[in-house]
Amino acid sequence: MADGDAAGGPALAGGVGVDEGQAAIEARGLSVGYGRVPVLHGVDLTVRPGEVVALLGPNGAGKTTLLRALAGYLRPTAGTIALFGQPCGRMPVYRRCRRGLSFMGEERHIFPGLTVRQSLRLVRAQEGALDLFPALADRGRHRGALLSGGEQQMLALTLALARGPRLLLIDELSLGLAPLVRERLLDTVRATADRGVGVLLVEQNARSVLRRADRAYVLRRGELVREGPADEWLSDLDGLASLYLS
Ligand SMILES: Nc1ncnc2c1ncn2[C@@H]1O[C@H](COP(=O)(O)OP(=O)(O)OP(=O)(O)O)[C@@H](O)[C@H]1O
Repeated sequence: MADGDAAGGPALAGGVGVDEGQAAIEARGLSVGYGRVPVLHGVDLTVRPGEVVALLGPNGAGKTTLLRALAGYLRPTAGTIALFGQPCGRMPVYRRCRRGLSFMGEERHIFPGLTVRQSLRLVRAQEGALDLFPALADRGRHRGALLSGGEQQMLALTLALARGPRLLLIDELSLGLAPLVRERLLDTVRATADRGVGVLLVEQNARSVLRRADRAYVLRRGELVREGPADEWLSDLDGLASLYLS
């Protein structure tokens, strides 16, 4: 196991050991709904190890629904999902987690009654896990519930990384947080991908996420309407905005 590194924080607990040619997750023709109400229509999406993929789109487009379906919380009505090459459409959430998937939903994934240090012990975080966010290191004896929103999200990301994921699905990492905290969190996400983890990220601030992403998909009314390299999207933010509005 590697030691912690200054740029990206502590090494991943479970090691990565990824076949670079294989997708971390691949959805083909994925359709998902709530009851009889369809939301996603035939979505094709791939995230490879080591890349940050942004999932963009207007409110109600189906971004959260897509992440929850990939994580195993919603069962597709059609299509396939493969996790590191293995079909997982009917695989329960806990087995996807065992295969290296980690999902950070919109709610903060922390232990509100435990202190920061107790939380890290619970997930058997490596020594040095708190080096990732110096602001959090100062709060080691504080209970999760009493942390600021930004500190809670730093803790949630630290806990997620301590489990040694190979694929991270993240919904609204920085919602409501100060710009500086958002930038720090997104830098950590980028550094995590640079160590081999695949990342699929829903984020309202398109410019911030595109600066760290390799590729982006735009979802509108349950359909992926465009996909492309992040730097192309960055140089055409007006075009991106028009996709949101049309
Ligand atoms: N639990 C649910 N039951 C029924 N319909 C739902 C449920 N959750 C979401 N929806 C509907 O599914 C559609 C897509 O919602 P979803 O939250 O996936 O979109 P989103 O792109 O993540 O939106 P936002 O950016 O506002 O978070 C919306 O029409 C929403 O009303």
